[in-house]
Amino acid sequence: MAKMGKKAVHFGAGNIGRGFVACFLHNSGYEVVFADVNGDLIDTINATPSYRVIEVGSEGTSENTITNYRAINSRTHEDDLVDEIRTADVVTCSVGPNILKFIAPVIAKGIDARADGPEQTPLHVIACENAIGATDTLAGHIKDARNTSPERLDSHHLRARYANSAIDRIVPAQDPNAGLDVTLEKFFEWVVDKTPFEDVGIPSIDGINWVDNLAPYIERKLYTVNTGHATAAYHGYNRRKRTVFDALQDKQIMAEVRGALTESKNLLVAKHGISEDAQIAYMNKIIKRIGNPHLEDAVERVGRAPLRKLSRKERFVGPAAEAAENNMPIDYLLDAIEMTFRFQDVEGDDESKELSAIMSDNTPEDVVAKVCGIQATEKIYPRLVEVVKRVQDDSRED
Ligand SMILES: NC(=O)C1=CN([C@@H]2O[C@H](COP(=O)(O)OP(=O)(O)OC[C@H]3O[C@@H](n4cnc5c(N)ncnc54)[C@H](O)[C@@H]3O)[C@@H](O)[C@H]2O)C=CC1
Ligand SMILES: O=P(O)(O)OC[C@H]1O[C@](O)(CO)[C@@H](O)[C@@H]1O
Repeated sequence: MAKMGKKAVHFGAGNIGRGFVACFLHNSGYEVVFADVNGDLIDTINATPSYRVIEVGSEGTSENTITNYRAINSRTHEDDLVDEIRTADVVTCSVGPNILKFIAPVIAKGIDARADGPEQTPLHVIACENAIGATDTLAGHIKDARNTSPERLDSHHLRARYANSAIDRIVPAQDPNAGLDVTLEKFFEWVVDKTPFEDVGIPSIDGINWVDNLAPYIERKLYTVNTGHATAAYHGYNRRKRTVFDALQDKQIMAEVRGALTESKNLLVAKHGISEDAQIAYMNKIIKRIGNPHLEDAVERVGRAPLRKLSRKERFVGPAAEAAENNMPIDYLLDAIEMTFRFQDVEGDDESKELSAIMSDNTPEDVVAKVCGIQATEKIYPRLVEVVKRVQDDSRED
């Protein structure tokens, strides 16, 4: 039974938004106001008094029913949304890391409209994206002079506080006939840095693991769950597999996934002092999770946005560049990077089309600098250039 009284504004009423974040907020007593730009989705949310979050796995199926929500179109009803943010307790988002700059202006207006005296606790802002420091990125856009007047910055902390998070739950694309219902895996992890909220009160959201130092959690998550999942997806895509489950039935793909995860494990163990045994157990658990036969997870969904996934701080280049600097092996990570560079012109994926144009119009050296953000002085550089050159040569032969 939900407790009542608090309000959260959540940007992005998609899979993670409805299936994970809003579900936890609802179960913790928050009314959830979704902000999205998809008009049909907004109408459906406002016309549907409840939806189900259905957890599936080898242990069976269980359900949560979500109620007490509304939705606002952030494109057409900005003033209403500003008012909701002015009076909210929490703002969360799961829109994709590249969209944060677009949601920042309205959040800035809502924050600016809040009282900054003792009568109102600062708004708690938590971005729930697969990216290191996503809340910091969002805060940077909000505090940009175009969105918040520089004279208001000194007192901004009285109106808003920002905490980074790591969010982990596999939510595949949903059956188009399922309405608002979301089917997802049972496992979840939502870890949030508590330090920015300590003097003003930590929001009570059941299920969050509040920590003092988020860095090891987020790197471990991104460089294990997302590295493994994306490795399976890109190898699977290039071998014409339909789902991640199908991909993992292929022994060679499974060996690539294990290889990439072993290479990232070496780095994580050395860097964060995680025990080797614990990281191997975590790796095995992740391989089991991504191979969940109950989730119909298409390789195209997991591989979506290859330019983001090939960028410097992301799941492949991030661990590979650091491992290379420390003279650790990176052959499997490079294989996965190569498969990602081959994820071009995929139906419905704009970044895969952009990648294809970048590969046609640039030298391998320029691709590595532009896409991966790697400089010629870094140890990984010549190996990445080799990978890009191979993919370009193969495309020219086709
Ligand atoms: N699906 C998953 O398994 C997981 C996803 N994530 C992260 O969560 C984020 C969202 O992923 P999904 O929920 O899978 O994507 P999704 O595509 O299902 O949902 C994204 C939602 O954001 C909305 N949106 C786009 N632009 C917007 C804007 N300017 N203002 C407001 N809403 C906007 C879209 O209309 C859509 O409803 C991504 O950063 C992803 O990396 C993190 C962990 C797991
Ligand atoms: O947009 P991205 O980075 O692929 O995020 C979604 C991914 O996050 C994960 O759910 C892991 O938490 C992956 O399973 C999923 O593919």
